[in-house]
Amino acid sequence: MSQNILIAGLGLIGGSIAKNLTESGQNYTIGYDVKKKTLEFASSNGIVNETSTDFKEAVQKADIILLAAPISETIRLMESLDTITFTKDVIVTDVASVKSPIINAAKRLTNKSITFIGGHPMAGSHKRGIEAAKSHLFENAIYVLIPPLQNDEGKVNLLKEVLQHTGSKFVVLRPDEHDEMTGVVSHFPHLIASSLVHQAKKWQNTHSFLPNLAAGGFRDITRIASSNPKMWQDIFYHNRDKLSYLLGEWINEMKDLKSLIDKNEKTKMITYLENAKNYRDGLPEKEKGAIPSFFDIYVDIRDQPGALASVVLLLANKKISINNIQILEIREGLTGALRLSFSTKEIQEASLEVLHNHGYEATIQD
Ligand SMILES: NC(=O)c1ccc[n+]([C@@H]2O[C@H](COP(=O)([O-])OP(=O)(O)OC[C@H]3O[C@@H](n4cnc5c(N)ncnc54)[C@H](O)[C@@H]3O)[C@@H](O)[C@H]2O)c1
Ligand SMILES: O=C(O)C(=O)C[C@]1(C(=O)O)C=C[C@@H](O)C=C1
Repeated sequence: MSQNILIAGLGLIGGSIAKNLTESGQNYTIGYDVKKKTLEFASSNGIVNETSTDFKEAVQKADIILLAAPISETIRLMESLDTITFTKDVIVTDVASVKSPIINAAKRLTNKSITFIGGHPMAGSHKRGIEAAKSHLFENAIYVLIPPLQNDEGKVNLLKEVLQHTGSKFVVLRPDEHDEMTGVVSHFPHLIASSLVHQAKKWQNTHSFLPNLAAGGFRDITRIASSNPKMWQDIFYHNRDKLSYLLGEWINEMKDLKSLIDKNEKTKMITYLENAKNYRDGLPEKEKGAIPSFFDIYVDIRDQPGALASVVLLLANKKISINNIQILEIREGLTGALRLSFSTKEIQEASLEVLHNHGYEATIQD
């Protein structure tokens, strides 16, 4: 049965879910946001079926309310929902990156019309706002659900049914284990990425040429340092106990590493790097999740005008769409590598064939 879904917070995540659910045509979507411009964008781009500037009025039309605001704002919205007299029962869910504070807020709800189901789609981007929303953002991504306190399988199944068009894979976790795991594979890496950027910025005072040497490796590991600072401060604050513990653990590990470097412990260092490589290589690559996976190919192209355009045009002529392009290293007058990312293995293989047929040196690397 078609549901009325209110999405409160139409940024990257709320906008992406709204876009997906509206495209599916199976349910009716209503968008609410504190920013008028966001609502105008959502309306003029057909991201929702209807927009509202009045939260309390909009919730009365909804069967399902999806809160997609920053964590602190999500808690405030939950508190506001608790004071509303509903004309029917509603499912309320959220997308916040830290779950314990949200489930603690759910425990404080006294409104009998509300069934609260925690949620967290494990995909995203360093971009923010509705302009960056993509309807396929959660395809194959893990979507964590925290069932309601008064376990209600029927309502959890209804929510899964509504969200299934996103292409996510649902898993049920407890809030604490969720926060510990996302602490390790999502929140803590953000701290480290920002700290690496600070280190580079500091050393630029000594070597002004330094940014020019920041090639693929530095850019790969620090991409997420370009994320929304306010959102990440909110995440760090709400998961501060786990992050403080992880930082302590990391500082000790760095001390051990320093000792391996200072004493030139060659064998131990190789083992350390090998263990990391084996674990990283063994991560589930063909799914999005903590580590998004792409189906990449590497193409050698010459540094000459139009070289990049020729590759893109060849693939476009075959109606192949590229998810991401990165120029890894092209030096004047020499060949260099281009990394093209595709969404499936089939498209990756088809692209490889097209490029080989036109004389390009292209490879798939593990
Ligand atoms: N960005 C990611 O990679 C990612 C991934 C998964 C989950 N999340 C979670 O999703 C939530 C939203 O993050 P985002 O990346 O979409 O941020 P965003 O900044 O792109 O969007 C947030 C939106 O919420 C709106 N908003 C703020 N306060 C509001 C309120 N009181 N009522 C209604 N709308 C309000 C803002 O105007 C904005 O449009 C956060 O809780 C975050 O933890 C983020
Ligand atoms: O891909 C990114 O840029 C993200 O930061 C996405 C990411 C992550 O850390 O993997 C960030 C926060 C979320 O709660 C879930 C996903």
